[in-house]
Parts: sequence; structure tokens; C-alpha cells
Amino acid sequence: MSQNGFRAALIQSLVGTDRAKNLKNASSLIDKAKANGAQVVALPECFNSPYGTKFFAEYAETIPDGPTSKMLSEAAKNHSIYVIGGTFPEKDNNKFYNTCTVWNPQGEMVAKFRKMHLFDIDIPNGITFKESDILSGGDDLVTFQINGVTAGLGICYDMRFEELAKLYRLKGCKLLVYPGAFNMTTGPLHWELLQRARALDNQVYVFAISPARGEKGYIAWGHSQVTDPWGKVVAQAQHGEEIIYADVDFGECDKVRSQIPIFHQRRSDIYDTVCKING
Ligand SMILES: NC(=O)CCC(=O)C(=O)O
Repeated sequence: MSQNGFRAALIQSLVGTDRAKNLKNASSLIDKAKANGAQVVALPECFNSPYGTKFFAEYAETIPDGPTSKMLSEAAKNHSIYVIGGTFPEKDNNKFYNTCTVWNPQGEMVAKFRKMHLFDIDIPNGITFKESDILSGGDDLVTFQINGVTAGLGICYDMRFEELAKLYRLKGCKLLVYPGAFNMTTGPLHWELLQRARALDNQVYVFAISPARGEKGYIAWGHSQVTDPWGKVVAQAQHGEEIIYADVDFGECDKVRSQIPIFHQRRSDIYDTVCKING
């Protein structure tokens, strides 16, 4: 893998109620992505269970000893690739979280991020959802390295919060990854726009990985997407089960950062973005 980039695969898998089937499907889509040259693969939010407050407790696992962690670790190791393991419900100390894990080519877990901003919205005649009925929010920004490139994690609704993305940029990230399942009310207007905004504001690549659109329960918008640091959409899925690929070149981050040097021009004497966690 070159220091400047890699071939990424975003796997928009179809998710049903059978955990074993979901894992098997994700695993065989990872096999396919590897066969097509992917060095980094990423899965969707809630790729092992239906997305819904009534399902989180039933499908929750401890990490890293549950069956989902095991599958992710083995897939990464067997194929010698990075696996950004979407999300699945995590149980820890009688609390539940919506959690993303990342696995390196040796099959070791190198990052674990708990969704920070819970998806609680109420749009009359649109969608009402309250993750906080069951989930707790995470408190930590989490980064990991892929061949010297720093990547930061967020989950779905987290992408609406520009401060989180800005803090990741200030921590040196060139890539932000958001497993996410937007809905059919907000998805058409906000999904692509938010990712382009986070990418352009912070001059980073953005990966967002959705489940495929099912027919029952929570209907996901789909349209998994790779956006480059200029804000350009370089790959986008439709709504069915699909893998999209992108050859990312982090030299593009350096280029846009030197040509449009907004991070040196910030008026932090007037405003600032401060991380209150770990200084
Ligand atoms: N899973 C989520 O966090 C959904 C977020 C979403 O649909 C939104 O509009 O925001």
C-alpha cells in the first residue's frame, strides 16, 4: 500500500433480522472487495442487525469477544486488509452503545468509537426516532492510522456536527469515516450535502457507508459515498446492495490545503474550536 493512498471499498450490504446471515453476507462482500483490489473496506451502520431502538439490546455484543468482532478480525487477517467494521450494538456495564470498530491487517482491533451524538429527531409526517431511549452516547474522539495517514471516526448523525469534524482535522486527520443509515425524509436533501460540507470545510476525504435500502422497518436512504477534499463526490452508490470503489490519493489533501490555506487563515483570535476531552 502506498503512503499516499489506497484502494477503498465501501460495502452497502442489505441487512435483515438474521445476525448469522448478515455476518455471512458482509464477509462474502469483503471477499469480493478484496478480489477487486481493495486494501481498506468499510461496512455500514448496524450491518449485523436491523436499525431500530427495539433491536439494539437483542443484538448487542460485548467487544471484542462477540461473533461480529470475530468475523471482522478474521476477515481483516485472512485478507491482510484494514476493515472498518461499520457499527453494531455494543453492551458494556449494562449500557448500550452504537459502536464502530476498526481492524488492521493482522486482525487486531485498532480503534473503537461509540456514536457521540444520538439520533433523536422528530419531524411530523416524516420521521421520529429516539436512540437515547436505549443507547448511551460515547464521549471520545477516536483516530487510527492507515500507513501513516490519520483517520477519524463518526457515526451517521455525528456527521451533522461540524465541530467534531473540525476537531479531527485539528488532530491531523485526512480521512473521516461515517458508517451511517440516513432515512428517506432527510436523506435526499442532507446526506450528500453534509458529506461534501465536512470534506470541503476540513479538506479531508469523507467515506459514508449506508446499508442497502430494505423494504421493511427503518428504510435507509443508501447512496454510500466517497467525497474528496475538494468537496467532489468521486463515487456514489444507488440504493441497492452494492460495493463502490475509490482510489484515494491523500496528496489531494496536501494540494488543496496549500492552495486554499484556510487552516492558516482561521481567526482563532475571534473564534475557536476547542477539544474539552484530553486537553
Ligand atoms: N442513524 C442515524 O443517525 C440517522 C441520521 C439521519 O437520518 C439524519 O437525518 O441525521
